[in-house]
Amino acid sequence: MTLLRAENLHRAYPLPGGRSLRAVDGIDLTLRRGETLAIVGESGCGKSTLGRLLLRLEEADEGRILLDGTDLRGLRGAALRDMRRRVQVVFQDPYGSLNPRERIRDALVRPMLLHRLCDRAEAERRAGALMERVGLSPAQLDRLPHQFSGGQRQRIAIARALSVGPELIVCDEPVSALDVSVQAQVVNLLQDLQHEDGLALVFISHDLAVVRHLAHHVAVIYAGRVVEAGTAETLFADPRHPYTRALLEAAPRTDTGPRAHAALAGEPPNPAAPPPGCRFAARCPAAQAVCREEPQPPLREIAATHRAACHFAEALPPFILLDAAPPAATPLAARIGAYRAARNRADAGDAA
Ligand SMILES: Nc1ncnc2c1ncn2[C@@H]1O[C@H](COP(=O)(O)OP(=O)(O)OP(=O)(O)O)[C@@H](O)[C@H]1O
Repeated sequence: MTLLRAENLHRAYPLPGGRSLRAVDGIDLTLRRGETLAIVGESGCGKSTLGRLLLRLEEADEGRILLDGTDLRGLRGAALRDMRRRVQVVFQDPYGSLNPRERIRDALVRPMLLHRLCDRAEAERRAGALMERVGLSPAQLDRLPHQFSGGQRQRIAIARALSVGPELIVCDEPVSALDVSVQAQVVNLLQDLQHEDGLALVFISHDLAVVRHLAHHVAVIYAGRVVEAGTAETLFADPRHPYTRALLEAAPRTDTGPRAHAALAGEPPNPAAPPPGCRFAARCPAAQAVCREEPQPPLREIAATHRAACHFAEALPPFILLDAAPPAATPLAARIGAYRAARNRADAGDAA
C-alpha cells in the first residue's frame, strides 16, 4: 500500500561565512497509494523545499526517497524519466508554469510525446478528453494561457499533470492564488480525480481549512522538522503539539471569509541559527525549562498513527477550539488562554 516513503531527508543552503540554512532538517514521511498527505506549516518552514526534494527538482543532501521501494536519489536515464512520469507536480502559479506563448493543445500533447506514451494523433485525442475531465471544453485547446481565468489555468495544469498517467501528484499551494469561491472547485476536482484514478497527492499548504477537507494524513512542519503527524481526523480533533494547536487557533474557521495566512504571535526561529532546544519553545505557551535545555524531542508515537515531538504531548489539556473567537487576529497567548478558560468551564460543568 505504501507508495512513497521519505526517510531522514536533509537539505541545507550554504550561507556566506561558512554557515548554512537548514531548510529541511531530518524529515520522514509515508504516503499510501490513493491517499492525500498534507504538509502544513507557516511560510518559510521548508514545505516547498521538501516538495522539490520529493520531485527531485533539487537533490537532498542526505536521506532516502522511496517510490514503491526504489530510492529515487539513485535514478538516472530511463529510470529517472519514468519516475518523472509517475510523479507529477502542480504549482501555486499556473501562469508561471505554463508557457505564455504555447497553446494549451501543445502543453498537453508534449508530455505524452516526451514520455513516448502514444503517437501525436492519439495524444491530441487524449488532450481533448483531458480538457473534459478537468471541466473545460476541447474547443478551447487552441487558446493561450492568458485567455483563461486563474482557476481554469490551474485546471489546465492539473490536466497536464494527468496527461502522463502519474501515480502521485505533488501539489504545492495549488489553490492559494485563487479566489476563495474557485478554491473549493479546484479542491473538489483534485478529490474527484483521486477517487477515479487512485492518485496519491502530496498537498503542500499553509491553509488548514483546505487541508481539513481533503487530507487523509497530515504532517505539520516547524522550522524544517515534522512536529506532529497523524490522520487528519486525529490531528484536527486531538492535536498534541502546541504548534499544531496554535495553527488551528489562528486559522480562519469558515469557508466564506477571506483566508488569511495563519497568524501566530512571534516569529519562527532563524533557520540559519535555530535555538538549541525545542525550536517552538520561544513561542510556546506550555514551554518549561526542559524545552529550552534539552534537544528537541524526536517524533514519538502517542497513539496508533499519531506522533508528536513534544515533551508534554500527553500532558496537554484537551483541545477545545472556540468557534466564537474571532479568527486570525488574536495573539497566540490570548487564544491559548481562551481555550484554557473554555476547558476549565467544561471541567467545572463535568464536576457539577
Ligand atoms: N534556493 C534557496 N537558497 C537559499 N535559501 C533558500 C532557498 N530556497 C528556500 N530557502 C530558504 O529555506 C527556508 C525554507 O523555504 P521554503 O520555501 O521551503 O519554505 P515554505 O514553507 O515553502 O515557505 P513559503 O510558504 O513561503 O513558500 C526559508 O528560510 C527559505 O528562505
